[in-house]
Amino acid sequence: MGSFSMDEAFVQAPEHRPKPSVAEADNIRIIDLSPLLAVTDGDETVFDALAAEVGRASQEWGFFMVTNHGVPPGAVARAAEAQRAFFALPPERKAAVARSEAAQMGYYASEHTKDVRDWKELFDLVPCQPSPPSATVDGELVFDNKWPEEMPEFREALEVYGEAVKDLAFKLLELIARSLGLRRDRLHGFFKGQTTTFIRLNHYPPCSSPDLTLGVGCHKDAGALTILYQDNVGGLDVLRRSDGEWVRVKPVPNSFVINVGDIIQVWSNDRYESVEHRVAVNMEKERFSIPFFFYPASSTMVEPLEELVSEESPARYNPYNWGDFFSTRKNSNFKKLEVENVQIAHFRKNVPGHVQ
Ligand SMILES: O=C(O)CCC(=O)C(=O)O
Ligand SMILES: [Fe+2]
Repeated sequence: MGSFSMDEAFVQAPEHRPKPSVAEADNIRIIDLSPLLAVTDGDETVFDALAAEVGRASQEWGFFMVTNHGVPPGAVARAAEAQRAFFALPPERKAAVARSEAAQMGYYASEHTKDVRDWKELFDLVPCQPSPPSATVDGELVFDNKWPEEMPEFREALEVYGEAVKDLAFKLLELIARSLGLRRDRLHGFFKGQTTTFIRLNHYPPCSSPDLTLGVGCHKDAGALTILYQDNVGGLDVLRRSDGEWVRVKPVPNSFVINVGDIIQVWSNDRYESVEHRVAVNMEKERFSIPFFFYPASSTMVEPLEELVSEESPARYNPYNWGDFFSTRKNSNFKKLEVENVQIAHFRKNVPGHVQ
C-alpha cells in the first residue's frame, strides 16, 4: 500500500478510542433471503414474514445481515480480487486516478470522519455511469468514473458487482417499505433517474497503534441503505442500543451487512434509527470492505412519509434537499473543517413531548 505512518492527524479523542478488546455481537439478525427467490408475485405471505424480520432488526439494531441474497458468489469474489489488485498498485498508478474536490470518483488516501483522519485508503465509483454530459449534483459534484489504466478486469468486475448489488438494494427497499406497512414499491420513485448511489472500495492497512486510531471514525451512514461486503478479518463495530456498548460484527461468509441509513430514519419518522458504527484496525492484518451506498436522486426532498405522519405522530423532521446535504457531506470528508458537519439532527423539529 502507500506509506501510512502514525501521526497526530489519525489520533482519536480518548473517548472515541477503541478498547483493547471489544465483545463480539450476539443476537444479530441474520436474515435468509432465499424465500424471496421463490416468491411468485401472488404470494405475499412469505414476503411479509421477511419484511417483519427486517422491521424488527431495523428497530432493535438499525442493521442486520442477509444471506442467500441473490448476488452470485463469483461476482463478489471477482470484485474483491479486483479491489486487492488495485490497492497493491504502486502509489503513482493509484495517484493517476485520484479523486479531486470537483470530480469525486476515484482514489483517495486521506478521508476524514468528523475531522479525524481515517486509517485507510479508498476508491469510489458509481455503479451506473450516466451517459454524457456527466451528471452533477448541485452543479458541483461530477460523477465520472476514473478507471485505472490497463486493468480491464477491474472495471468489468465492479460493473458486474454493481448491477447485482443494485438488484439486491431494490429487494431490500421493498422489504423496508412493506415493514413500514407501505406498498412494496412505495420508495422506488426516489431512486428513479440519476441517483447518487456509489460504491466504495476500502483498504485498511495494518496499523502500529490500533489503540489510538480508527479505520473509519464513528458515524452513521447518511443515505437510505448501505450494503456492505467485508472480508474475514473483522473490525466493524456497531453501537448496541440496549446498553450503549460497542460490539464487533463477526464476518459471516457469503453475507452482506445492511445498515439502515439516516434517510430511512427520516422517512420512517423515527420508527427506525440508523446505526452508529466505526471500524477498528489491527497490527497484523490488512482488511478490505466494499460498501454500496444506496442513495436517492439528488433532487429528492427527504421528509417523513405522509402515510407515517398523523396528528398523534407529527412529522419529526423538516424537509431537506438530498443533493445539497450530500455535496456538503462529501466536501467536508475531503478536508478538515472548522464547523460541525451537516446532520439530520439539524432538520429535527421541536415536537412537544418528544425528548431525543
Ligand atoms: O469497512 C467497514 O466495515 C465499514 C465502512 C463504513 O462504515 C463506511 O465506509 O461508511
Ligand atoms: Fe459507514
